[in-house]
Amino acid sequence: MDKIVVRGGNALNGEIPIAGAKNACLTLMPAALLSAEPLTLTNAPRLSDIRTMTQLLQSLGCEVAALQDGKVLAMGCEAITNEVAHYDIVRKMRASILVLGPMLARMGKATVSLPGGCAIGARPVDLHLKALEAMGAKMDLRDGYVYATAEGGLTGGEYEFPVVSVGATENALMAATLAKGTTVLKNVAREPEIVDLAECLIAMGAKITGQGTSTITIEGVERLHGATHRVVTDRIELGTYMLAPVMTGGSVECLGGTRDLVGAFVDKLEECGVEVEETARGLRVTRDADKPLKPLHVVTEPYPGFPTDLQAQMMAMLMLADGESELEETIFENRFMHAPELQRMGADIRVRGGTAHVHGGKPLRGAQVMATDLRASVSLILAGLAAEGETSVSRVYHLDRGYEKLVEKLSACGADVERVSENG
Ligand SMILES: CC(=O)N[C@H]1[C@@H](OP(=O)(O)OP(=O)(O)OC[C@H]2O[C@@H](n3ccc(=O)[nH]c3=O)[C@H](O)[C@@H]2O)O[C@H](CO)[C@@H](O)[C@@H]1O
Ligand SMILES: C=C(OP(=O)(O)O)C(=O)O
Repeated sequence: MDKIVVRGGNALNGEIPIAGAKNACLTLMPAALLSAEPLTLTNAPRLSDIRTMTQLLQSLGCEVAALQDGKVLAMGCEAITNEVAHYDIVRKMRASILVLGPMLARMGKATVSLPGGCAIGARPVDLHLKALEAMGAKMDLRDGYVYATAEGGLTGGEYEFPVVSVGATENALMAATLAKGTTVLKNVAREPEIVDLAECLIAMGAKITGQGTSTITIEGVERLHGATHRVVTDRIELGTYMLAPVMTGGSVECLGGTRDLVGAFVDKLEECGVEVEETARGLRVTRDADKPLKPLHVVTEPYPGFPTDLQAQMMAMLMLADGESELEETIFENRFMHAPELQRMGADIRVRGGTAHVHGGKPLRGAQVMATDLRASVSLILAGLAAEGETSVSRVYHLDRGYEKLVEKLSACGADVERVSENG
């Protein structure tokens, strides 16, 4: 197994290209199941999660070709030849549940393994099922699988989500495109990935209004056709690399970034004294390493609030702030696993319930640390950039789920970072 070794202390200067969004691509790919005609995605990120979704779609009978070194995904689902999404693939990635809505809409039946919990929390899928039930689907849960049926097809319905769920909104939105009649989804997620999905579905012939607001209305159509769609910029990769020069001092331009993708996050950076400038090509972040960072109070919320997927990275930054910061995690109940690892590097962090208190300003020293989940692992890399000496991060397969060419991108700006085989 590989590990990433970071030797801290170098200021970062330069530019970093930001990839297409993992979390958009993982919902755009299942949309290919909705049509017999091809769906092509450009600006796809090259990540292990995308390869897992590729395998899942292929197991259902789709053709998926990764062109131009993986940046273009050409998908064709003339017929779904297998109605079962098996545990062996689904267990690797929770986003696999996103095939349920499209399969059900296209075939009137689908059997999908329950994805189970994961390190960051229990993550149930009850809302995905309830929204589909509101469109007439029958759900039977047995042997760890969801057996979903909609004899005669789905019918339009109304559903108000009791809590905002990104994945459940996506599943319901995709399913409703082929339902008979009109579906109204209330209290839906407003994430840029939802808007991106809606735009792709519209390009395929779907009739959707309200994406990006709390209510989405979908008028079902008989069939969807082929389309080509560009995957939206990854706002979480963007936020992560925006923090790199903050950790070390320096100035980095994140190419393809826009303020509207990361508004709440940029507000917090500015509040603590970091300079963020919109340029013609992206967002430039500049920090004078001698200027102290102010502590912050951050609460994670659904979009447009501060994203939970940037909470771990923000914690790494707040270790450098002058005083006590508070990070409240309201989305997932177990998303502070990076805290004990960051403590191994000298951080003073106390977690009480859903709140982490970060006492900034303690000297950071390199250490051997372990990645526990995707965003936790990148927070350790960010901390390593600021720490004295060498940090080695093991279990980097977590990182490969969400960050393509991480070593290359950071090295190009002057970081001393390499990937080494754990055996040698
Ligand atoms: C592939 C993908 O896009 N993943 C993102 C997606 O995950 P995901 O779509 O799984 O997250 P949700 O928005 O659904 O989860 C939000 C909250 O709702 C709860 N919930 C969700 C569904 C459900 O049926 N029942 C229920 O109770 C969850 O446990 C959680 O507490 O949004 C999360 C929140 O922004 C991000 O951290 C993930 O990176
Ligand atoms: C939690 C994440 O992904 P997933 O929902 O696929 O686990 C993430 O992208 O940070």
